[in-house]
Amino acid sequence: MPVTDQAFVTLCTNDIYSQGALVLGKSLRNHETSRKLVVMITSQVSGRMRAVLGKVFDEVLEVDILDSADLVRLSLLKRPELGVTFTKIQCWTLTQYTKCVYMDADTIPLRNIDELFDREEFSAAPDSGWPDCFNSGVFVFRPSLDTFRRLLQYAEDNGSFDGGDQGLLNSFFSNWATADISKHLPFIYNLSISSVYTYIPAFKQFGSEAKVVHFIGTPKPWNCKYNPQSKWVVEEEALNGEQHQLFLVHWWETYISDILPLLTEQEEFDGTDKHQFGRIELQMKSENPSSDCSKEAQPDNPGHSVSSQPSSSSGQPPLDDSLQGQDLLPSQLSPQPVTEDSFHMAHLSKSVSELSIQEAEEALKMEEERRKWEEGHIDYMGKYSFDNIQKKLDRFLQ
Ligand SMILES: O=c1ccn([C@@H]2O[C@H](COP(=O)(O)OP(=O)(O)O[C@H]3O[C@H](CO)[C@@H](O)[C@H](O)[C@H]3O)[C@@H](O)[C@H]2O)c(=O)[nH]1
Ligand SMILES: [Mn+2]
Repeated sequence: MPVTDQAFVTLCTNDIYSQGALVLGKSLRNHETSRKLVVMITSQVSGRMRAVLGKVFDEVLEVDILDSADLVRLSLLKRPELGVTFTKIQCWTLTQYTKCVYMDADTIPLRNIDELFDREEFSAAPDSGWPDCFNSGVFVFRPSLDTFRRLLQYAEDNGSFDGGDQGLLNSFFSNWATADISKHLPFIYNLSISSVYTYIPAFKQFGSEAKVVHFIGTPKPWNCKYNPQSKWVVEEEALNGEQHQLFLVHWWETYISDILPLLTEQEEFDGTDKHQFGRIELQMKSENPSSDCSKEAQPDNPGHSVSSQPSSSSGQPPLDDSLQGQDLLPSQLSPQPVTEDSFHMAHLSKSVSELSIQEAEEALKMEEERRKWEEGHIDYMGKYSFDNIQKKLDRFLQ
């Protein structure tokens, strides 16, 4: 039975974090939540993205940006961008709901987690960096304008010890660590990806029970490059543990099978760049997987069955023994129609077999421009105006 006065709530202040929110929202739906889904956005989220968010979430609500602007403390975290996470506390204004579960846009549920609504405010899981603090990526709360006002006042008077919402909320709900054990969510409801490395035996023992994975810190899944043929994520930093890979692969597979089609649909509806995402997938399928990245990412434990090879005939992504049988990796690449447009992809100078969201979009923009140029639709008033060409020539001839 749907429960209409309770909701999962997330936040995205730009189109990049929106990709995470979409994967989160769709995953909650895939696991058949009975609760409403709400996403708080700010003014920078584009119209196109708002429309796509509206396909996944019951409510897309614009809120004001609140920024701690505390660069000194945020620099200690090495995350100067996290001041905007103060925006999160506006979730307490959602008084159309009696109880909510807030989840960061960089979390992904692996199964149904509606039982979290049995908990009371303020419930959260320990932070893996300092377990007497909770992590503010997943928490149970009761919307209340009074609490919201008190939080704002607290922020104004005391700031946040880490410059982000987590420091603020930990100081505000300061008895969390000692007062009531029922408000300590088990760690499996907010499994920080970093703990996979810091306590490997515990992960081996309990990891298969994980319910929510949190891609805390950097890089986020959407900043990694994904090779859909080898089903492997290439990371800049050498963080490639096999379990970490499994979760990143799961995020990307959900993105490709459940979110890209929604984005494509929206492009078609807007009448812009038909089939652009479809074309990326086609091209990826016809390319050889990057053997380098598979090699880099070889798991160091031969006892486990994670494969870095191209997917088997069953098309199943690699599964760790301990996670076999869980409803963990359900999605597959959705087949796209072969369109005339797909041939244009061959002209892209950069291989898109390893895909990053930004790169893919940039490559597509260049491709579109080239095509327009070839078709004689040249932007003589803008980019290719005489003035701009003159400036380029001047720079070249300097
Ligand atoms: O530019 C941004 C940055 C963050 N967010 C939202 O805020 C959340 C928190 O930011 P995130 O980058 O996920 O932070 P973490 O790496 O998870 O770092 C920790 O520190 C943050 C600041 O205190 C807390 O918000 C997190 O819950 C905590 O896990 C994101 O998931 C988004 O929902 C945006 O929408 N836009
Ligand atoms: Mn987070």
